[in-house]
Amino acid sequence: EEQDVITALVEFMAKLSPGNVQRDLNFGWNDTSNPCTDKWEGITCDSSLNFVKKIILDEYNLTGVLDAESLCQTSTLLVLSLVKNNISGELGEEISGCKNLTHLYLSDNRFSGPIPSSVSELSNLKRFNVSHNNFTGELPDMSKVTGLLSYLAENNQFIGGIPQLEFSNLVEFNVSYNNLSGPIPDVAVRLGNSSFSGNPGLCGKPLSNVCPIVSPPPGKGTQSSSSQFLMYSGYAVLALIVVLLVAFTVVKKMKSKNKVNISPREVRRDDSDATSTNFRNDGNRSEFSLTSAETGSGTSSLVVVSTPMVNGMKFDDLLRAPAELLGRGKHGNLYKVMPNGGVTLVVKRIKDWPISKDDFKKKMQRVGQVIHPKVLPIVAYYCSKEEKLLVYEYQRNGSLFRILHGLHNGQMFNWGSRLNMAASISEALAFLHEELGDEGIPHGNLKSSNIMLNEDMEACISEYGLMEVHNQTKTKPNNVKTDNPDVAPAYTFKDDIHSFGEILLELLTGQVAQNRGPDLARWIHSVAKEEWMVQVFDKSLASEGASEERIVNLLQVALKCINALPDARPNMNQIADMINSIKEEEERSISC
Ligand SMILES: Nc1ncnc2c1ncn2[C@@H]1O[C@H](COP(=O)(O)OP(=O)(O)OP(=O)(O)O)[C@@H](O)[C@H]1O
Repeated sequence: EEQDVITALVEFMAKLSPGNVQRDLNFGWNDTSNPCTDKWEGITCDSSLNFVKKIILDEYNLTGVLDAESLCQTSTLLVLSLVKNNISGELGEEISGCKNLTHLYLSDNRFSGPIPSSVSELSNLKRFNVSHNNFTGELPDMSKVTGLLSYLAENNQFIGGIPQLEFSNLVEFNVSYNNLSGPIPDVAVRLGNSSFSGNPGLCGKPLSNVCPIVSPPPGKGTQSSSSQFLMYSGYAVLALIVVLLVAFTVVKKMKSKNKVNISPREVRRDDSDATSTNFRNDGNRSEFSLTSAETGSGTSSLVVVSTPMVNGMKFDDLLRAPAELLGRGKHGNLYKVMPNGGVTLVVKRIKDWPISKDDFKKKMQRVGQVIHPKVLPIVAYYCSKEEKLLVYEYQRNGSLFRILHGLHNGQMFNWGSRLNMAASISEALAFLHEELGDEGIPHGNLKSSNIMLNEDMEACISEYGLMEVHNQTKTKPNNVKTDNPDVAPAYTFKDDIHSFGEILLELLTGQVAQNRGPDLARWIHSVAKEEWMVQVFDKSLASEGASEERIVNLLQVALKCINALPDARPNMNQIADMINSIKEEEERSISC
């Protein structure tokens, strides 16, 4: 079998280099030698010299065609780079046989014809560069290649529209100077003008030519009046349908807006015995009661945990205030509530939490005692049979997710801020895990959208204590299963550490880690193994000249956190220490 691979590789080179151009003796690429042990030119093998990993033949004056069928007999191939040669002809559909390919560089050649759709089967591909060739046809749809980082196809003769891609994950994208047409997808706007220029048919941001508003095709002079009548009545019916649809949507929105206003009536439905509203202030802890205080039966109240923020505010003020839906999260909807003249709040309306009123109250009291500058405190909570509300102060600087992914006024997020952010979160988590002793409960839903930025742009962990946990201790193994099938798996401290590792990766790479944690980690591992580490990191870090050594040190911490074996992950105190020493080194280097 090994000999078959060698024969196929020799065949591949024969087609690339027709006429048997004389190469020097060390060139290899012949039937009588071995690509790994005899070190064929341009070939890199694994460390035990068992199989071929890379073929890099840039600027070798290759003039033939690419025989993908022969090449892909080497199924172990990760990297193919044939940049700056004179290779012509088409890229064969057999390229999909190179299943493990992570890097495909064919730029600066004379390739022609369409790119075969089979390239979309190269599911491990990270970098795809076919720029500066004569490729025609449509751009390949790589939407299923989820780990793709580069998509470079500029200076060809591609036609058609921009394909669907995971634009938020792409580090490089360029399709300029082709014959593309149609609108640029909204998600691609952040990529900038130079990614799209030189395509007269493309329109929409970031280009300056606005997309034309699609209008009905003009009637032809030869059309009979009856067909014109049919056409116009068709438009009229269409317009009527549109009007009806709009009216329907508006009515629906108004209905749901009513729901957004967390109306007192709605809440009181659960409390038929509610007859009065009182505000009792008891030092630090105040209670807003919706119950019949006189009868004292069936208490159900909004408990204000931290008074200064909502001092003097009536529960009714909160309930009647205009509200705006911020998101529909895993635990329920989140509303921004703006009480008249008061501080802006957010209210989380928790759905389907099978917890008794008493247990909820106990839990919130426990969470209310967790006071740390980097943990967003609960301002108040409310609990009735069907309704559980949590109130926080609105954070106008948004979340770490927003700032990392450029949704925060395009503000840049430099290395120093990222390192500080990592240190702050680790410090707060160490407090939650270690300092609270037996009171400590895991967060259970750590992610960048739950890290808020306070007034001073410092990290603040939100939604602590919301996740359901089942009487666990710090030593329990990961994802403890309970005998009760209705009970969700418990979250452990080690799960929090894994999630923190994903946040570190998100800080380092600028890639959305959420929902693709294991994939992202696998990707980092594979690139780290390839010793192409620098390519992993958010390119804005490289451009600001951040220290590669400290970036790599932080990556090492992240990799420890995402270790597949929960017990092998360090604890939060150890992690906070590691990050603090990286931070100290950074500070020392700045002061030197
Ligand atoms: N206190 C706050 N102030 C301002 N924005 C907030 C606050 N809390 C959350 N947000 C933002 O509101 C949006 C919606 O939050 P929500 O909690 O519904 O979504 P989520 O974090 O994706 O879901 P979940 O936490 O339930 O899994 C997110 O962008 C989040 O960052």
